[in-house]
Order: sequence, then C-alpha cells, then structure tokens
Amino acid sequence: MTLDYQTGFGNEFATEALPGALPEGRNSPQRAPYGLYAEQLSGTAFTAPRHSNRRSWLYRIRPAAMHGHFTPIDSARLVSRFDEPAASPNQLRWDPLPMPTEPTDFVAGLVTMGGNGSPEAGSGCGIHVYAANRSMERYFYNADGELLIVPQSGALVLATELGILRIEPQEIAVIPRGVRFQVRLEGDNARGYVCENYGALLRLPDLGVIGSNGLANPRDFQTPVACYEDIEGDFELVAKFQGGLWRADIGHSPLDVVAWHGNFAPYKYDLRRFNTIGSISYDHPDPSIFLVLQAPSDTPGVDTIDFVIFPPRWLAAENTFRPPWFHRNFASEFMGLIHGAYDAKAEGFVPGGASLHNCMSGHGPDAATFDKASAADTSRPDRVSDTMAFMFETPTVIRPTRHALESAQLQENYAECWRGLAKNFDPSRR
Ligand SMILES: O=C(O)Cc1cc(O)ccc1O
Ligand SMILES: [Fe+2]
Repeated sequence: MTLDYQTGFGNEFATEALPGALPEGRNSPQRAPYGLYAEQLSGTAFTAPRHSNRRSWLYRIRPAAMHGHFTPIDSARLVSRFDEPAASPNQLRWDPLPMPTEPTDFVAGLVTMGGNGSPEAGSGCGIHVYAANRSMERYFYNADGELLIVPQSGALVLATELGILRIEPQEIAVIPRGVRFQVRLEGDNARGYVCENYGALLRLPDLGVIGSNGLANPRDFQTPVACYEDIEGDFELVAKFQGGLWRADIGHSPLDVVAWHGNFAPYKYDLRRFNTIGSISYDHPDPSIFLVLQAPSDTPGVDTIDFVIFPPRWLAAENTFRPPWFHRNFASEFMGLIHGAYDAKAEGFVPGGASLHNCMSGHGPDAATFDKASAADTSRPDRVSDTMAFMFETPTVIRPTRHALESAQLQENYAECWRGLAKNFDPSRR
C-alpha cells in the first residue's frame, strides 16, 4: 500500500480527499461543501499560547456526536491507576509478551506494565505493551491522552479519522487524544510498546548549543492526508475515558472525515532517520542527547515523559568506557528493545522485552559487557550496529502494575547480571 503524507512537525496542515471539500476563508461556513458537517477537535486549552495551541477542523459525513449510549466494559489488563501494589526499588526485567492464541485485537492486546500520574490529574503516563493477532473491527479513541506507539514486531496500518498511516518496527506513531482509529495488522500478529501521555503534548526538544538541526529533524515527521470511509453497518465505538473502557453502538464508520485542516493530527517518524549526536573526544554523554520527543511539565527543563532512543552509531570516545556507565538516576527508566541487541546488556534483554530501573536504583552494563568494554581497543572508532533500543523516562517513579509484577515474563534473576562483577580494587596498583 502506498500512502501519501504531509511533512513537518505540528504544522498547519490542510488536506482534502475531494476537490473543494475544505471551506475557504472561514472554518465554519453556513453550509459546508458536499453537505459535510464542520467540527472542531481541540487538543489544548483554547487559551494555550499560540506556539503550543493545537486544534483541527474536520469536515465529515456525520458529526462525532452520533452514536449510541456508552456503557462500561472490562478493561482487562489495561489500567490507569498506579496506587497499588507498592513500588519496590528492585531492578526489574521482563521477557517479551507471548503472541496471543485467542483472537485479540490491538485494544484487547494492551497490557499495562506501569505508570505514574493519572488521566484525572492530566499528567504522567501509562506504559503498556501489546500483542495482537487480529485487525480491529471496532473503532477506538482515547480521551485520557495521546498514544505513542512503538511497534517491535509486525507492521501496523493505523486507519484514523484524519487519514491512514503505516508503521513498521523502527518507526513510531502518535495518535492524538480523542482521534478515532483502528489498528489493522499487516501480518498474522504484532507486538510492541505504547506510552499513553496524560499530560502536555509530546513535542520536539529545543536544541540549545546543538544548533538549528539535529536529533529528530521536523521534516522527517509525516502526517496522513485525508481519506474517508462512507460505510454504514452495526459497528462498535470503544472509548478509553478516565481509566476505563466504554462501548457504544455506532451505525457508520467514524472514519468519515473528507477534509481537514489544522495542527492537531496523527504523525509518524522513522527512528532510523534520527541524527545521533555523541562524543567525539571522551566520555558518554547523558542519554538526553538521544531525546526524540518530550512531554513538558510546568517546570522549565523538566519533562513528564522523555522518549529516548539508542540507535546504531559510531563510538569514537578515546580512553573511555564506551557503553552506558554505571549510574543511579533521579529519573525512572522503562526501556524496551525494538531491534537487535542493546550495548549495555550482553544477554537477557531481548527484542520485545522490557526493563525498569526506578529512581536511584543502581544499574548499568552487565558483568560480561563491563569486561568486554574494559578491554576494548578505543584507539579507533567502533560501530554499534543492528540495534534500536528506547527508553520512556519520567521524573516520577514508574509504578509497576500487579500484572507486571505477577507476570510469567518477569525475570526472577535479573539482578544477577551484576553479581559477577569482580572486585578489581588493588591499593598497590594504579
Ligand atoms: O540505563 C540505560 O542503559 C540507559 C542509559 C544510557 C546512558 O548512556 C546513560 C544513562 C542511562 O540511563
Ligand atoms: Fe539507565
């Protein structure tokens, strides 16, 4: 399937699937073209400063208000409350979620691993993994926040109100709060990670002394063009609202937007386009150098979510221990592996797996990686290839869910990867 996209991050996009479907000169003409209904979808407070204000105008076959009564449904393993069980300071790591054997669509396949904040508070995040083996037949929207989708296995076709995006592993997509969509599987099954952002919208970080280019470049972000379904039938609309799932009958496809304009829209990004910046003298910079997207808090310089990647790159630092150093951080770190191997872990952290190192929990390279990196020849550059790891990093503790702590995928012996670190200290040798 070839899909058309508009490029740029947070641009004022404009797109129509029928010529002249977009009104000119006003958003809400007395009669919209083709008998369409005009509808505004806002993603920020009306009075948000212009640089962060997001909204789009949709010209659609039927208004979004037309559907049956919502009733609650079982949200199974998808949760948004993180007040219990107690979070521990232990380092945690999980094997990948197995592919389901029962018919499971994307929404049913979501399993919450942890999170912080809440949809009610409008800050924090839910961190989920998914494993699915069916395309969605129902339509879904999330009133609790935007969804950052990180596929690890299997390409996804995201059919949204504002158009269709396709993402494969090593690409990501963001579906804004409220946008109705379906996830269709290209293959037999799919697995990946999702960060549900309850707070301020994800944005590109400032670049400071890096200058006007670098990291994720705005022109590499892609937003779909308008594309509509004009179908009637007995369909289901599922909403995530204040942590729970709700369903309603709907007699038509809600993906019926014929034209739209605005800056509140889904987007995708190919992580392989990331312009990775690192040390060309000595020492490994903090991982903030690998920041793709950030959700800002009200405190300047502090984000509620940082989405960071560890892509293939050259290591050139001389006389330096090149992998991530041992560390304890203020921030809490949920990591996943999309492709290949991660340079800080020789084994045990596999694609589709996950790890959690919470505030001040010590971690870093495992014993095998430490030994190898300590003996490496750093007089010439070395390429870290075949890899794509990522981190959802937050300033408050990521509280694992009961499901995550009781899951069969939790590795009992994870912390043993550091037990083999030898005592090398010898006061008679410098
Ligand atoms: O824990 C990790 O592997 C991620 C990480 C990498 C790095 O280079 C510095 C800090 C950090 O948390
Ligand atoms: Fe870390």
